[in-house]
This record gives sequence, C-alpha cells and structure tokens, in this order.
Amino acid sequence: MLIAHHLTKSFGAQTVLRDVSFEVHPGRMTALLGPNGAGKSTLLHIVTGLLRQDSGVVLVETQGGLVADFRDLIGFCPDDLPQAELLTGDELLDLTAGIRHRRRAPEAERALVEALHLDGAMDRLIGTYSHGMKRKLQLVTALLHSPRILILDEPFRGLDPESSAILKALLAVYAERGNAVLISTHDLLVAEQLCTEVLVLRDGELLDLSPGQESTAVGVPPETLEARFLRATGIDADAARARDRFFEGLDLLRDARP
Ligand SMILES: Nc1ncnc2c1ncn2[C@@H]1O[C@H](COP(=O)(O)OP(=O)(O)OP(=O)(O)O)[C@@H](O)[C@H]1O
Repeated sequence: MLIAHHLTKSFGAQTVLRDVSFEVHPGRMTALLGPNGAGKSTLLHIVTGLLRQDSGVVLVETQGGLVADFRDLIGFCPDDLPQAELLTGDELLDLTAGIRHRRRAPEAERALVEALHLDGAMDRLIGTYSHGMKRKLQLVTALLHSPRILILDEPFRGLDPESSAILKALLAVYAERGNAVLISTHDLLVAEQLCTEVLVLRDGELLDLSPGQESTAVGVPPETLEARFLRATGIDADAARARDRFFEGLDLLRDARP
C-alpha cells in the first residue's frame, strides 16, 4: 500500500498542493481526477520521487514494514512521452534495464511487446513511432522491474479506441494480480468503469466525492461519477457562468455589427 500523508507543495508564491493525504491499495485501481492545473501531475511526481514535497511524507507499506525508499516498487508512466527519439525501442529497453541495474529478460519483454502489438517496431527509431506506440513502449519500460505499484499520468490521452481498450484490459489484469494501480485521467467514464477508488483534486485540495443524500433513497438510481464530480468541483456552476458570459460576448458582437 502507498501512503501519502499531509503533502504540501508550492512553486514560488503559488500553493499547488494543500495537505493532501490518501492511500493507494494493492489489488485496486485508483483514479486521480481534477480540472486542468489542479495539481495532479505535481502530486504524481512527488509520489514517484521525481519532485520533492515541501512537507508531508510518502511511504510504502511492505511485508517488512513501512519504507521511504521505494523506487524499485514503483513503475511510472509520466505524461510526457519518451524523448529518446534517436534510440530504437530495443535500445530504450536496454537503457532502462541498465538504469535499474537489471539484466534483460528477453522472454518477458517479447510477451509484453507482443501483447501491446509493438513487435516489429522494436528495432525502429522511437522518433518514427506514432503517439500510441510511444505510450505503449513507455508502459513496457515501466513494467520491466515488476513494480508493485504502477502509476500512470493520463495514460489514455491520444490513444485510439483499440489501444485504449487493450490498455484498460492490461491495467485491470495488473491490479487483479494484487498490484496497486493509480492513474490520473480526465475521462470520467474510464474512471467509473475501471477504478474502484476515486480521488478528486481541485486547487490542490482533495475533495469529498461521497454520493449525494438523494442517491441513497430506495428506487433512485445512484448518482453517476460525472454528477458527483461536477458537484464536488463546482464545475457545473463554472460552466453555467462561462455559458452566460459567452452569450453576452456573442450578443455584444451582434449588436456591434454595422
Ligand atoms: N515546475 C513548475 N514551476 C512552476 N509552476 C508549476 C510547475 N509545475 C506545475 N506548476 C503549476 O502547478 C499547477 C498544477 O500543475 P499540474 O501540472 O500539477 O496540474 P494538472 O492537474 O496535472 O493539470 P493538467 O490537467 O492540465 O495536466 C499549475 O498552476 C502549474 O502551472
């Protein structure tokens, strides 16, 4: 289990995370939702050790107890794709194994590469890959050290429906095998279908997404995740204000017509 405890982070005068605490459990998929700029990537970078928090701790609970150095236990797919455009896919796997001080595992690599339909592309330069192929290669490199916790920042962005379906199925299998999976996404349907836990960040704070009072009434269908998300984040009110302002702008333009 991954435990984030009272995390805060500021960039200069801007506070990006305010006292954020949560847990990510083995065998479950957790979605991290939130509007643009809410702090999702910052939070994932802190949790994966790429960025240092101002205060708070991140710990991983193992059978041997709580550990603070858990780099080997985490696999991370950041939002930005591999920049090693002048390496082949195979060379990137080589580099990743070297960084992790691991031997290559050709059989396992072949199985993953085939599952993601990347076979045939591994001796090509990454710079010639499509967006989806880069995403898939990123997933292979994140899995090579068999992490117990897999963290992905917007993994479905830019994937075609087939690739999304494959990735969803693979992530579900990974969680079912007792690993913890945490994904940030803007896709509420993905979060609802795929994840049993949902975290929502807004302005650096985790919001309470518990169902509304009405959804517990007998005979009333439960509130959708989208409805709860819009209510908790206040986005429905923001959208109504934006729409009114938009109409106002259109009316002013119409009145200004010669
Ligand atoms: N290195 C940085 N220096 C200064 N400000 C930063 C830095 N990284 C992020 N920020 C700011 O922190 C805030 C949160 O950014 P972050 O990328 O974590 O949001 P996000 O929820 O992932 O957004 P999106 O959904 O648009 O990807 C933003 O206002 C962003 O401008």
